[in-house]
Amino acid sequence: MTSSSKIVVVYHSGYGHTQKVAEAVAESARASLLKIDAEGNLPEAGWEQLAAADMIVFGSPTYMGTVSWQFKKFADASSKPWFRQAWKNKLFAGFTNSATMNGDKHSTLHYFMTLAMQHSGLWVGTGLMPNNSKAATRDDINYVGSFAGLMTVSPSDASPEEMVAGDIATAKAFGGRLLETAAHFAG
Ligand SMILES: Cc1cc2nc3c(=O)[nH]c(=O)nc-3n(C[C@H](O)[C@H](O)[C@H](O)COP(=O)(O)O)c2cc1C
Repeated sequence: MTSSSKIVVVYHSGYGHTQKVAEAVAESARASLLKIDAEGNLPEAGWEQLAAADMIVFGSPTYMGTVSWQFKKFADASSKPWFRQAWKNKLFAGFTNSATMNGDKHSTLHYFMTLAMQHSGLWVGTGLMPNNSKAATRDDINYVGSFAGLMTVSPSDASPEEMVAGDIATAKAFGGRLLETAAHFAG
């Protein structure tokens, strides 16, 4: 990545699990973290940070088969830059965490993709092959097996500290993919 490329991870997390994923993605993508708060608002200067980004990465837990209401409030508020198509041709990507292995996570990723398309952005998937052999384990990279965006799973009774190591490693691999993609388009 050129030093001028800016990646911003904008995410909501109700109970801290998605936050762990956001931190792992941001670490390897060398991205800034922008947290949507419990009221669905960004911190001061958040919108300016997004305006200056080369890549915007969306993150939300999957609640009732889609993004949290706080993330949706942020998405609706993004109608302001949408009117001016201010995010046109930025790169976009996304991730979601939920309790069930499937849990309708793809609906959440699909919502992120739709939002990115409304902003006339360019979507970046995981670029990670799934680990789906008989020998594969939960600790393998992309065991959950998503191309559209990062999917991670935390059992309903697991604390954020108990995130599966393979999922955190997958989040880091995904972040690396985002860093490389940003460099490719910057370069
Ligand atoms: C209101 C609500 C709805 C949920 N809906 C789903 C769902 O549709 N699918 C699923 O697999 N898990 C669902 N879950 C479980 C969460 O996705 C899971 O606990 C996740 O780790 C929460 O992430 P967070 O700690 O970042 O908020 C739901 C949890 C809540 C509180």
